[in-house]
Order: sequence, then structure tokens, then C-alpha cells
Amino acid sequence: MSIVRAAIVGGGVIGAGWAARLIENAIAVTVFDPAPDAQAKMQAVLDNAAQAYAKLTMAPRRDTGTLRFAADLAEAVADADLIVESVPERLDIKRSVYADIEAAARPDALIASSTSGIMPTDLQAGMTHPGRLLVAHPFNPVYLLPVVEIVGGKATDPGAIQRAMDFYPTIGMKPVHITREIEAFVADRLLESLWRESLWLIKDGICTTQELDDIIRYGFGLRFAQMGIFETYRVAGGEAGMRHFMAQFGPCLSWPWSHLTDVPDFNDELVDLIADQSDAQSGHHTIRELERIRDENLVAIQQALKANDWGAGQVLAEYERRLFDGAGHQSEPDLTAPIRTTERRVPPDWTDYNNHMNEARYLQAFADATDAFLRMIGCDADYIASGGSYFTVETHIRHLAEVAANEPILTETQVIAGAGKKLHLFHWLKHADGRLLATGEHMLVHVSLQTRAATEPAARIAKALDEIAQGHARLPAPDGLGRAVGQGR
Ligand SMILES: NC(=O)C1=CN([C@@H]2O[C@H](COP(=O)(O)OP(=O)(O)OC[C@H]3O[C@@H](n4cnc5c(N)ncnc54)[C@H](O)[C@@H]3O)[C@@H](O)[C@H]2O)C=CC1
Ligand SMILES: C[N+](C)(C)CC(=O)CC(=O)[O-]
Repeated sequence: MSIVRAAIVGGGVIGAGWAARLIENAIAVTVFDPAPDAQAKMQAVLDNAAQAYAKLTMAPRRDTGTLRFAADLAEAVADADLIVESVPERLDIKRSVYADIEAAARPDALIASSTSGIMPTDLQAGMTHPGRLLVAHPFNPVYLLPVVEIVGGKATDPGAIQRAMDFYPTIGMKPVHITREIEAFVADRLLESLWRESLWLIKDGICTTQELDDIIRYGFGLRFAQMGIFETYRVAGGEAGMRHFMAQFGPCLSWPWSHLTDVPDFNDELVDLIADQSDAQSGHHTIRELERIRDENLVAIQQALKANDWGAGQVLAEYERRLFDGAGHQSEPDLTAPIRTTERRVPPDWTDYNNHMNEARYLQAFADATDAFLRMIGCDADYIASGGSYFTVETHIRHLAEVAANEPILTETQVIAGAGKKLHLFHWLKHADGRLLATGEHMLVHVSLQTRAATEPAARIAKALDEIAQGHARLPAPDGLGRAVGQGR
């Protein structure tokens, strides 16, 4: 059963992050949170998320799902397909919330707890229908980080796990099924060890919070966005790989390289030491500013990984494929005007030392418009996997106006000719306020990806293209069509 309506019980940091991800993916969300400031706090997270998504992808985004705050829990969960529990990390609160949920929810609704480390078997104790409860442990910010740990308890129905594993990729996530239940699952065990060691290093006066964070972000933190610890250490072993790495560094395990067998006393002195240093390090930014800095960096990192077809970038690419495919099937283009092919804001990393969108990004915008158009005629991931595609063989761009970071832009596309192996496109790049920023004229050739030579497209592609080409033949020729460099001076 598909998930189109979700309830969020607990709309704090994580509940708000879930709300953002879900409504971004056309899901109708109802929230219950008794805190009087919950709605305002959630809005701030939704605003951040909207900015981040505008930069994350050029793909046609889904319609935004609705968001409603319910007066009580029963109203929130009554018709939900998915219930996301994100209340504080306390077993007693969570269990009492499940009792209320069970009294009001549909029996087939999936209940997903965001808990960071409580075992689902402990959460399920006392439930009437424990089979539909599982843990879906996300990472902050939920709307940008793809991974979600899926953990079932002893009573969890395998069908519920499968439902979760099928659902999360549709909203751009990478579910990892942790098949053996353990407190804190996998991620928080790893984070906890780093956190404990970090507390010791500060407590013992070895370094400051600033120095420790610099060591992470200028060093191994950069590596971790793209390779985990095992792949990283395999490479660090040189040609001989993991075995050599282990032979060299295995003995350190018995040296005093870790404090982890001990836990520092968690007392006021330690809290003051850490909190004061943290204020000195980052207190000149508000939390909202830090969230925005974090989000922009996470967007840029995922885009870089996408360009390298690696790690979290592959999840983003797969998500975009879903968005493009979904948009392709949604509506027939209106052929009485050029087709709106893309809409987005100028990503900050598209701008250069002149404080405007770099010339190369104009081509990027047109290439994305071409890709969007190709998907519309059926040249999608499946078609490309079957061996057919288009290559661009000639491009002419006129840069007509500048545009700055974060400004809303769009592309419109007209088919000048589209028959046989050839496709001639004309794109306009516009500011959302209507100002013309650039035009791009492109000649493409259909190719076989096996022979790398020009071939006729499949009949269904040729037919879809022909319909648009015939419609667009009735439109006026675009101003600037066929221009060569230097004309008109
Ligand atoms: N903050 C983080 O970095 C992460 C937290 N988590 C998990 O997510 C869950 C929520 O954590 P946060 O969002 O950080 O906490 P939070 O304190 O920001 O939010 C909890 C929200 O639950 C509400 N609440 C309390 N009792 C409630 C009830 N009976 N019914 C409905 N709402 C109620 C509170 O008003 C509050 O807005 C926890 O289980 C936590 O372990 C998971 C991943 C990361
Ligand atoms: C600190 N924490 C245990 C709540 C962290 C998480 O659960 C995941 C995260 O976002 O780091």
C-alpha cells in the first residue's frame, strides 16, 4: 500500500526534519506536538529545507505536500499510512505515545520510531499490534542526509520492514536494514565512540573544541563523506591493501590510543568546559545561521559526489531519476508555447569571482534543460540502459544578462527540428521575473551507446519527438535562431 498521508508525533528537531522531507515529496503531513512553540520552530526548519532543496536538484520537484497541525494525537494519526514517532528519547514517553496511537490509528498504518538507540523490541512491549512498529533512525538534517537505519524488533512483521525498505528510496533516502537488533544500532555506536574520546581530549586539556573540530573537518571528516572507515583504511594500506594496513596498525589496538574503556564523569565541570569552549568557537553564529551553512555545504558535497557517481551522490541521482520519470508521466506538454523544462534557484557554488553565475553554468543550465526535454520524449534512464541516447554535437550560447546566487531561474525549450537521427533545440534561460538571461541553440544526434555511432531512435522516441516537433513548427522562429558569434555588431 502506498504512503500518501503521514502523521508526525513530536515535531521537534527530527520531527520537523521529517516533515520537510515528506512534504517535499508530495506527502500530506499532519503533526501533533503539544509544545506551544512547535509550529513556529517547525516553520524555521521548513524554510531552511525549502532553500536547500531549491539548490539540491534541477529535477522537476514534486508538488509540495500539505502540512497541518492537529489539536490532538488521535486526530493526527487517524487516517495516516505512516506514523513517524519523534518524541523525546525516553522509553516511558514513547510507550505511552504508542498506546495513544494504537487507539486511534488504522491497523495497517506503519509506525516508524526515530529513536537514536532504544531497541525496537523494548518499544514494542505492551503494544496490541507490535508487528507494524520498526525503527527508522534518521540523521540530522533529515531532509538532506539520505541514510536511515531500519531496525525491526522481535515482533516486527517482515512485511513492515519490506514496506519501509521500498518507501524510503522514493523520498530520496538510502535505507540500511540492520538485521540484528542492538542498542544504538550502528551509527550511534560509532558516533558515541568518537564523542566519548572527544570529551576525554577536552577534559584532559589535550586540545580545545575548536582544534578538535578542525582536525575532523580539515582531515578525516572530508574523507568520510565519500568513503567509510574500511574503504579508507584499505586505500591507506597501499598496494597491499587491508591486510598490510592491519599488520601495520593492528598493534596500536593494544597501545594506549583510546580512552574508550572509561567514561569521563559527566558533571557540571565537564559541561561548563565544553559549553564555554563551544561558545567561544561558534557563538558568533546563531543556530539558524549554522544550519544554513551546514545545509549549503551538504548540498554542495552531494552534488560533487553526484558528478563522480559515488556514494550519497548516487542516491541523489537515483532520486532525480524518479523525479524526472514521475514528471514525464504526469502531464502532456502544452505545444502552443515553448516547454518549461527546468526551474530552480542559482546554486551559490555556480557563481564566480564576479559575483554572478559563471559562464560554464549557463551551459550546465542548458544541458539540464536538454536532459529534461529528452526525458519528456522517453529518453530516460531505462532507454539509455537499453543502449540509445543523444549526444550534443554543436552549441551556441548568447549570454544576455547576469544573475546572482539564489535567484530563481527557469528554462524554456522549443524544438526547431526533430526527425531521424537529428534533434535541433532552442532554449531560453530566464529569471523567474521574466528577464531573458541567455539563449542556447543545440544540435544533437541520436546514437547507439554500443557502436558510439549515429543511429535512428527507437520508434516510440521518434513518435514522441515528432508530435512535439509538429506542434512547435507552428510557433514563431525564436529571436536569435541561427546566430553566429559576432553577428549584429
Ligand atoms: N536530535 C538529533 O540529532 C536526533 C534525534 N533523534 C531521535 O529523534 C527523537 C526526537 O528527538 P529530537 O527531535 O531531537 O527532540 P526534540 O526535543 O527536538 O523534539 C521532541 C518533540 O517532542 C514533543 N513531545 C514531547 N512529548 C510529546 C508527546 N507526548 N506527544 C507529541 N509530542 C511530544 C516535544 O514538544 C518536542 O517538540 C528522539 O527519539 C531522538 O533520539 C534521531 C536522530 C538524530
Ligand atoms: C546525538 N544523536 C544520538 C541524537 C545523534 C543521532 O541519533 C544521529 C545524528 O543525527 O547524528
